[in-house]
Amino acid sequence: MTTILVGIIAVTTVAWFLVSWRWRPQQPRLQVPQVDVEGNKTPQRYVAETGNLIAKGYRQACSPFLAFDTGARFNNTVPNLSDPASPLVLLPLKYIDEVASAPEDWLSLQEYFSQLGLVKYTHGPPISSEVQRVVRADLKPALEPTVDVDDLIRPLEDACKDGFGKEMPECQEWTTVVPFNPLMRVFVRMASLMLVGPDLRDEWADFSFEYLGAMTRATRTVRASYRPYTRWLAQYMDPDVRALIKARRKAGQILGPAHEDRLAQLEATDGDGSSRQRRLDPDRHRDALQWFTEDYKSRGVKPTPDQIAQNLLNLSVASTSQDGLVALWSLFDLIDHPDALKAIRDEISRVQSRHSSWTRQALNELEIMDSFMAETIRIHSFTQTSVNRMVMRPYTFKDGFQLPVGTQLSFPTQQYSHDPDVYPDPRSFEPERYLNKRKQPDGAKFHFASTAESLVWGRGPHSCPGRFFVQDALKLIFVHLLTRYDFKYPEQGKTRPSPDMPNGIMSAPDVTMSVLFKERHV
Ligand code: HEM
Repeated sequence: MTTILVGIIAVTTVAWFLVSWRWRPQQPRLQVPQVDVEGNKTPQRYVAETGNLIAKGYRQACSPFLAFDTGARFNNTVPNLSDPASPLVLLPLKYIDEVASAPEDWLSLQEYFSQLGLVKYTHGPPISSEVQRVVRADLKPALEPTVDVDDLIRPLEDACKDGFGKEMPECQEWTTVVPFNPLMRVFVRMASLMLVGPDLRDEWADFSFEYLGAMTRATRTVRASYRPYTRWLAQYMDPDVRALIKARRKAGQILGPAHEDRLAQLEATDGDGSSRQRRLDPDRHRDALQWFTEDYKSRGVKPTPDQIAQNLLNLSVASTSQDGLVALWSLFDLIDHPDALKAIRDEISRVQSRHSSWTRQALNELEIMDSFMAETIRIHSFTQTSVNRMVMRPYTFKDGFQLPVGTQLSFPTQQYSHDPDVYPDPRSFEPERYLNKRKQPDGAKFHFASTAESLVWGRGPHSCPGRFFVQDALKLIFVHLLTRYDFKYPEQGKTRPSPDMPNGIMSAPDVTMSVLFKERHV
């Protein structure tokens, strides 16, 4: 019996070896220069020095270069902590249009982000095909600047005011506030309106804070405490991952009844159910919960509350994680540039005097503010890389350059934003840089949410569908902040926030820094 068992195991092993090694289709080998690193090559180096290492490669090579290598091979360079099984190759801009338009099953954004967030192990929300379909069919068209979105702007302004009422302390006298929390939480309340509508707005926003905390903890624990081959165990035994799974169930309980109501309404009123007819319906809910409900119905699929929840959670995470940071960076930059702050306040008064309320048109007229925000994200730019993809099938570019399966590829956002050939005097913060660019013949492409030049929002069909929302929401937040408060750094101790803090490919301002606020009486 034992002999038969050993025989079966031996035959299976040999067969597996042959299939997976000998008969695997020939893959191109990764042949790119790598960033040479002196000193230690530890994961800690990845966390602290990603930017410096990418900068070195950017200076050395005008061609693709290997920035971080797999755990198995990293003899000469630093391991790719975001996915130790994949090397990360940085590409020059000449490849960007090809990458941006490549199909998902060749160069996958979904797979890149699933691996980055370890969603297979944490059960966090992936960017699913439903999410990609709905953001393209409904979210993007609903927010695009050419569309009259005033029925979204007014409730957004209410959510902003309510949010500040709930999240900011009274500031009759100079009051110390750590502004990151109120800014992030106001943003989340505004995003929740767009995601689930006014009735669920506050419940979903409160839940989103909880969920984001649970997701951050679960991802951190799995990455730090489990080896790649034991990570599948975390869903059964790790308290942080169990907590995330529980939170996901709670999301389904919050959204399930509203989804059923929406479905019943659709069934009662949908007529031929065409998207044109739906768009013209004045009573249609204009939020992502509605768009997902319609998407499933049009495909004849009855989703579980959990499916609805995962899709909404994905959008919540996408819209929560970075918005507070950009608001905080802008606030610090405003304090650092008092002349620009005054110019923006004057601009707000001028635009307000022309409009009876804030509309998309009125927000578009805030051009100095728009230029200031664009300069903030150029200088700080959130992440070192953008247009990130995982190679799913051996990929050959038009010029013959090849990337094998399992390679991660990205473009160096931060280096590009600080390249003197693209932006003269790139390290200096020039509030009117984009305002001046807008005076050029092709000026229309230099606004905050434009993808024509900046890499911050990605490129092509996958470029961030939420960027027009971020643009409107930030403007409403700063209209409120600048008209309602004066603010300055605390008089003693710190006067400026510390430099941006690197954390792998991401970076963040000092979120613990406090600022003094005082209500204005003008
Ligand atoms: C400051 C805030 C934000 C930044 C910096 C940001 C940045 C990005 C970037 C760089 C991409 C990848 C683009 C590419 O690879 O070409 C992306 C994709 C995406 N973003 Fe955003 N985003 C932000 C806010 C939002 C918001 C508010 C939402 C939700 C409403 C959102 C939803 C998404 C989704 C769903 C995708 C995937 C699109 C697809 O796969 O087709 N993002 N974002």
